[in-house]
Amino acid sequence: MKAEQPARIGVVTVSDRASAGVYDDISGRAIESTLDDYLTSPWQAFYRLIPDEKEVIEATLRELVDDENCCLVVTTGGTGPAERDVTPEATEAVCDRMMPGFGELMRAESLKYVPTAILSRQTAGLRGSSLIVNLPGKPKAIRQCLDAVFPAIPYCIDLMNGPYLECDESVIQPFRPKKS
Ligand SMILES: Nc1ncnc2c1ncn2[C@@H]1O[C@H](COP(=O)(O)OP(=O)(O)OP(=O)(O)O)[C@@H](O)[C@H]1O
Ligand SMILES: Nc1nc2c(c(=O)[nH]1)N[C@H]1C(S)=C(S)[C@@H](COP(=O)(O)O)O[C@H]1N2
Repeated sequence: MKAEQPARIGVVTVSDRASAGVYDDISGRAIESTLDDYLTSPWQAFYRLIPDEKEVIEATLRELVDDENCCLVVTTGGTGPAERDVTPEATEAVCDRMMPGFGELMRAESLKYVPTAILSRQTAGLRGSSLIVNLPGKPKAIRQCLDAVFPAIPYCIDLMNGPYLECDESVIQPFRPKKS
């Protein structure tokens, strides 16, 4: 029997200062450790640490989806109102279709923690058969946002014929509607 191939998941930190080595990339590591907590099926991270440059973000997202065949790409940073925050624009530029429910739910959930949740323009979209999801840059936002939207992600990937993601149900409960 053929061994199960690990699911390929992109983790992209968009931060001028983390990419310049001014601070450690805690948020990118938090995405990896959160996914490790959730997933019981094998997966492999494709990690990139880049500055807030729209062309660089777009090229990185295209590379992870088109060349590395990632079924999911999670970004952190660059979603706010500052001039250099352009991750949502880069995401929209590379996606065929947007998934606005992700941003709506993450903002609503984040509002339970910080009144500035609405300052994030985080979004999500589909490029080919890959889902791209934006998270804010703050390390604490990673788990708060992923806990909210991850239950819908395995089924979204199923619908695009991606790998079957299995989760530790004591940590996160993916929802897959039953076939009638
Ligand atoms: N990848 C990260 N790792 C650790 N801390 C981060 C990271 N990204 C952001 N932070 C923290 O959250 C704060 C706000 O993040 P924000 O994304 O707004 O940064 P920024 O002001 O745009 O600067 P930069 O792009 O250089 O990270 C930062 O000042 C930093 O303390
Ligand atoms: N869960 C959560 N969401 C959050 C935050 C946070 O601390 N936790 N910070 C907010 C703030 S202060 C900003 S400016 C925006 C955008 O952050 P970014 O530019 O780092 O992506 O995310 C918002 N969303």
